[in-house]
Amino acid sequence: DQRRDEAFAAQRHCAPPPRWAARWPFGLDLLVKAFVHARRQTILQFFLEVTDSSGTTHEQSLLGARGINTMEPKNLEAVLSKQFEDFDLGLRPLHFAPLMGKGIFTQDGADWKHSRELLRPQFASNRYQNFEEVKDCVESLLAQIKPDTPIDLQPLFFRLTFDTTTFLLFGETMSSLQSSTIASQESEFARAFNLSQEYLSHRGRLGLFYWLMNPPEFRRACRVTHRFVDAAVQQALDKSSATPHQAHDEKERSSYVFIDALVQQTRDKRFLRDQCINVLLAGRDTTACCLTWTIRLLVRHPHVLAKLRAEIESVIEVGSNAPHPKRDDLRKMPYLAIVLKEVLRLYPSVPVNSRAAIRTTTLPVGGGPTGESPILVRKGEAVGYCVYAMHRRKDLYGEDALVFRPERWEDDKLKNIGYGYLPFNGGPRICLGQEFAMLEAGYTIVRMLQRFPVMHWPEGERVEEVGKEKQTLTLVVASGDGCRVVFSEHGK
Ligand code: HEM
Repeated sequence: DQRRDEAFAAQRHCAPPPRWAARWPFGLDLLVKAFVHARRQTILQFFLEVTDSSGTTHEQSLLGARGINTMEPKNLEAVLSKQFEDFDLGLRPLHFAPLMGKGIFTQDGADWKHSRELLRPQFASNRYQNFEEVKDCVESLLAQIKPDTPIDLQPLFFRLTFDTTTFLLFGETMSSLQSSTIASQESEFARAFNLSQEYLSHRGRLGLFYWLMNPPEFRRACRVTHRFVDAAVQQALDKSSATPHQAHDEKERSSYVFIDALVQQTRDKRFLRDQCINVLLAGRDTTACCLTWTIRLLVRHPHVLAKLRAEIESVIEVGSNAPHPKRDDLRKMPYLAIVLKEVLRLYPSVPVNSRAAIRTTTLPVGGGPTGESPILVRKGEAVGYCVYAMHRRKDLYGEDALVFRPERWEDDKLKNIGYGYLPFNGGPRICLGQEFAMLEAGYTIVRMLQRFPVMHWPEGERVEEVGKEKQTLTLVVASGDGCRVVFSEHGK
């Protein structure tokens, strides 16, 4: 095999990339460092350090497994799009199995295609119900904000996106599905779902040794999450046997509920649970983190906040009686769009990701002394990429790459950034919920700024440089210090 690989590499003029700067055998020093950083809630700072010391494309060798890490747009375009057929999700299905089973996030090949086709109709742009539901959920969130009182928005954002995603899945929010006991059940669910994801990310870092990380606490958290989703699945099954295949009215006929489409295919409870958990994970945490970082950045950058508020005022009104924005109003807010774009540059919700080669192949750049030669990736090797680090590259974004400056997207300078900007991934597995997520996030931010003319951080709040704050990394990056703000109804 080795000789065949060498011939393959020579034929394609491959040259090896630099090795990462590990000092102990098996890369153990870096693994230990990663765990220390994770405990301090600064794991992404560690990834930045590795990129700085080892280069934007380097070879890693962790616990005996060789792989490539790359933060190079050309290479990512190859992995995710041009050479899509050469790669799959690698060990992810095994790492994620106890919580997620088999769903769109953990499948490859024909199974993945099938899941994607089932889900796609949910996001067709004419599905207005999705937007109507977001509106109601945002009003419930606003109702929980007491003026002039510090509030941590991060858990509220998770609740909001939990409700909107369960609406996509089940045609109703989980709160209305389980109205009487929702308060206690949801927090138990949220705790379990968050904890089990933390374990998934630890398992991911252990690579082939993922099975070492399977303590009772993790198994319990998975069970609680499953119980919760199973109850909603059972309700959909009961409903569908009561009214098989028939939509009740016009409104229902024009809507598409994911679970109903699934129930037409199978009544296998395990299959239904897995598919639903996968979408719940995709939709809840990503958008909640985007909202959290948006508000954190806005309160720390008052000039951006003021400019955004001025745009909202010029398109619709602000104030407690202002009309609620329609989709068309949001489309007329270009500054809002680039604020969100810039937030997802600095805090891409899925900051670290990877694929694995299913056959021996090459990546276009990163090898040899100039870094311009192709590099060999052997069958089974992982290609890791940290979008968070790539989005902070000064050679791609300029000297002020670490600064929150939405205006950088205004001129043409970044128009060829291509795979150098990758918050939603690219190629055939590009995020299905992108449009929905931006609508949801945009609407939520506009309603908050309309409703409250003043927003600032509470007294005693830590205000660090962008990127130096505490972060919690599961599959997504959330704020380790929450999102504490104070809203006021009257201007200062
Ligand atoms: C700001 C919000 C969001 C961000 C930044 C985001 C980002 C991403 C990323 C990076 C992936 C690729 C994962 C991978 O292949 O490894 C992805 C996939 C996906 N996203 Fe999103 N997402 C967001 C919101 C949503 C929402 C609201 C939904 C649906 C409710 C959603 C549904 C999906 C699905 C189903 C996939 C899997 C696609 C596939 O593998 O074919 N996303 N998203």
